[in-house]
Amino acid sequence: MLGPCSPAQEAAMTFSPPTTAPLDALPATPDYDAWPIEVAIQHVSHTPRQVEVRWEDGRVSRYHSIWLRENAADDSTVNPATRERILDLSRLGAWPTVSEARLDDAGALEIVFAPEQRRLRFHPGWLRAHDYANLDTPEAPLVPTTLWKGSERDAPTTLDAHDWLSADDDPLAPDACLESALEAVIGEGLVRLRNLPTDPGSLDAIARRIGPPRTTNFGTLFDVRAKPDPDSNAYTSIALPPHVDLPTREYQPGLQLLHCLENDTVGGDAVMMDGFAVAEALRERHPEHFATLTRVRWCYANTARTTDHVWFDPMIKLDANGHFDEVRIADFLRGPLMAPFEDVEPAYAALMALQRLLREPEFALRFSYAPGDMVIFDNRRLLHARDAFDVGQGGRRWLQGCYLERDEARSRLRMLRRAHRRQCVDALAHG
Ligand SMILES: C[N+](C)(C)CCCC[C@H](N)C(=O)O
Ligand SMILES: O=C(O)CCC(=O)C(=O)O
Repeated sequence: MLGPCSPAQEAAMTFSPPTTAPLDALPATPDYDAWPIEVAIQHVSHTPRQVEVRWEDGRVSRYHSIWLRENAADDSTVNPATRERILDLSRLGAWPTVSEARLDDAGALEIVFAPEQRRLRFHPGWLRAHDYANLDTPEAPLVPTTLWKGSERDAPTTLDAHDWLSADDDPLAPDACLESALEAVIGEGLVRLRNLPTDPGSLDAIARRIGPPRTTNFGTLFDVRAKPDPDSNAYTSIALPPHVDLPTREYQPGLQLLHCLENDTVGGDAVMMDGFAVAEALRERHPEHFATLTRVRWCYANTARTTDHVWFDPMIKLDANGHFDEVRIADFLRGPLMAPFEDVEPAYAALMALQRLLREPEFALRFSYAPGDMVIFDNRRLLHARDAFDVGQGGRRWLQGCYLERDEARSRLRMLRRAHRRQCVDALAHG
């Protein structure tokens, strides 16, 4: 019945709810989320600048007074209509300290803050979920990144999406297919959906199940098919080498959707690879080349007849925690390298080491598109390529594509998880 709850939530439901107070006796939370009370507070103690909460399972959490004051959910801290903060800490007059802290009858943490002498209450489920003193990893990822090699799998993670467009559009309605799709896109960088409609333009509604598409000079939806007077190699029938799209922009699109409407040509297989796995192999085999590609800024340029996009960035980018953030690989969109003189030879040596890796068959995953198939992939992580195809025999190949941002996928997945938490809260409330 409530499969989506965590084991602790399941346990909380199977056994007695940790608080018997009615749900509406609990304080608000500073967000729109629902926080099941998996474990109740057993004991509270404090010093002026810290509150210690002991939970019934023995865990001890500590919170700073200033952190608690800023994260209160009352009307002086948060605008109840928007749930955005209105408190300016620097206007409190002094560092907020705790003059009283106790466990109240509803099972919530109640604190009196000086110098305001303001009494504020904290929801135990919210507090437990924001237990920063006991973090394993700061900013735990929504879905852990799994690197993969094409040689280790037969196909992309594939889902039957015949219901995709008939699903409930209430953002709090559960949607198992959408959830699995987003988890695959965020964790593996790629998912394939099958059995979607093949109506031209249906991609717009398909994409909006996740979020609004990002429009570029190629339009909101673009047609990938051989056409006269192409403004992109994608719009011919020639092979395309592994690449990301729009590395010529300061901010490369996070996700790309390619939706197959027609395909009865010979050739034209999709070839995809995990750019993070390739970068990891470069780091292991040639650390000096890896270091060079994370440092030297290449030029990416698309000087078309009516647009002129140019951007300089390293080919491999790590985030503040040293994890892969993006790759920027598209040989046909590189402009002239404009680097310090002494960087030029090391940069090209590193580039060629990467190019050799890209040709190694172990990374590539090859598959063909059937009408009604769609791939969603992380365009700042995966490299996509395609074989040449033959349009000479009257065959047709027509994909429609669009871009979305990674933010949309993450927000949508958080909403689906919020829906699960709300179900758990409701189940607890109704026994
Ligand atoms: C044509 N399509 C939209 C599929 C891809 C565009 C590829 C890259 C583009 N010329 C650039 O400016 O980076
Ligand atoms: O035709 C394909 O399979 C891929 C097209 C492509 O690489 C692109 O649109 O960027």
